[in-house]
Amino acid sequence: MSFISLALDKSLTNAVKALGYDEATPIQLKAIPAILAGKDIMAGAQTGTGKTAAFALPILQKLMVTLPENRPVRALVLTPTRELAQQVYKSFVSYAENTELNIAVAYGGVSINPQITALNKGVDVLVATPGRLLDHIINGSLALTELEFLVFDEADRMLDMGFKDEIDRILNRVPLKRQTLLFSATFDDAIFKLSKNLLTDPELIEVSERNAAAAKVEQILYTVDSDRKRELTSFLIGSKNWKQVLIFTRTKVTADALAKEMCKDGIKTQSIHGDKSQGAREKALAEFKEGKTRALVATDVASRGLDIANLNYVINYELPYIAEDYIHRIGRTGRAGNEGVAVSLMSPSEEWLLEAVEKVLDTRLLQQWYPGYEPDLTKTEKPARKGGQKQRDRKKALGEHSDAKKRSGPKNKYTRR
Ligand SMILES: Nc1ncnc2c1ncn2[C@@H]1O[C@H](COP(=O)(O)OP(=O)(O)OP(=O)(O)O)[C@@H](O)[C@H]1O
Repeated sequence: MSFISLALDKSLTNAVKALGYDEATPIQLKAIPAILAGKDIMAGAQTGTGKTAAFALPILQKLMVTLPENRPVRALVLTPTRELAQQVYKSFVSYAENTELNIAVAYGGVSINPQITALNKGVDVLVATPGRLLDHIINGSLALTELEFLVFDEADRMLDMGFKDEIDRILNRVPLKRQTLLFSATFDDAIFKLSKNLLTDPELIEVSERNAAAAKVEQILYTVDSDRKRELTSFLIGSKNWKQVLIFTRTKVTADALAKEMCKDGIKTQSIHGDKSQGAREKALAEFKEGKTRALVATDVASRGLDIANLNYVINYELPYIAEDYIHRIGRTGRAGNEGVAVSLMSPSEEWLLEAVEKVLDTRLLQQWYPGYEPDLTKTEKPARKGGQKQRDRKKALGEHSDAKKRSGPKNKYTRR
């Protein structure tokens, strides 16, 4: 179905045409009319199916009708990571190319001053991470009193306990009369509960089975002893001549150690996680995108939303503590109709994590052994830490922890509408 049927302004349809979008995706076909009709929505669709344009285009369409003189922020998009904020910002800029609308981005780990300068000039759409957004509110560089649209991208991650304090404080500052949009590829029960307080008479839009993995990603699962995972990772990349591989670990320490070892194996590798400076994070991601590095080892800071063109391979070096993250991690490949391969390396100690992943996916994954890397069944491995990663650690891993202590302000429950 073409974008024409969505009754979008020509300035917007021309912009998406220039980006090579010929047809609207199923989530775009359903979400765009609902948002244009003024509805609050909770929208779920698989990774890589164009959810960003599904909320950006109707918001731009509605905002471009009037341009208030002082240009207050009228649309706010919240994302869980700085890299995703940057990416969503760039998408908005390209979709708004032929309009007069001003778009800005605000995230932590970089100087606040250029962001203040941009905000002072007047901004129609602001994309932000919660921590830096609060800094701007507290500093007085931003008011959200004229807000018309509030979007939670990766809504389940945004509303989880790790971000609860920040979200509570932000909700305290936005008008009750607004349109609220929740988007993600995964929704759990908690988000349905929280959404009740956030959304008014919402429309639930789901274009695939809930929590479905991207259809075009081939999922392969190898059981392998943990002390042989590094060797198998380098062997797979080298022997199969994979050019660009994103590898996920659970911890920052493992990410750094693995990247170092892989470099010794002759595979140019960098790591990205929440303990690196923002400059180092952005450089590592940029060099990976440009093909300057062959492998990028990441914590879940890179599991959500990132759109890396032509990425064909994802390796789960360790299964995630949060089962939903498996869907997001493997969804970095197989995007926009392309095919991808996701290989998970599971040590015998991680079987309980696989069970959780299979429960979320509602499907069993075939356990295989890679020839020459069969696990030593006479060995017993201590189970990977039970009980999951602590909420505090999760936020820390995303790199949103550092400024949090400095902030003050009233706490409240989610504002009821
Ligand atoms: N209608 C379209 N036709 C072709 N490509 C599209 C279309 N809409 C979006 N895309 C492209 O598809 C890719 C994925 O889009 P996007 O990042 O919005 O996916 P997503 O659903 O938000 O994924 P995730 O769940 O991982 O965040 C992007 O490269 C985007 O430019």
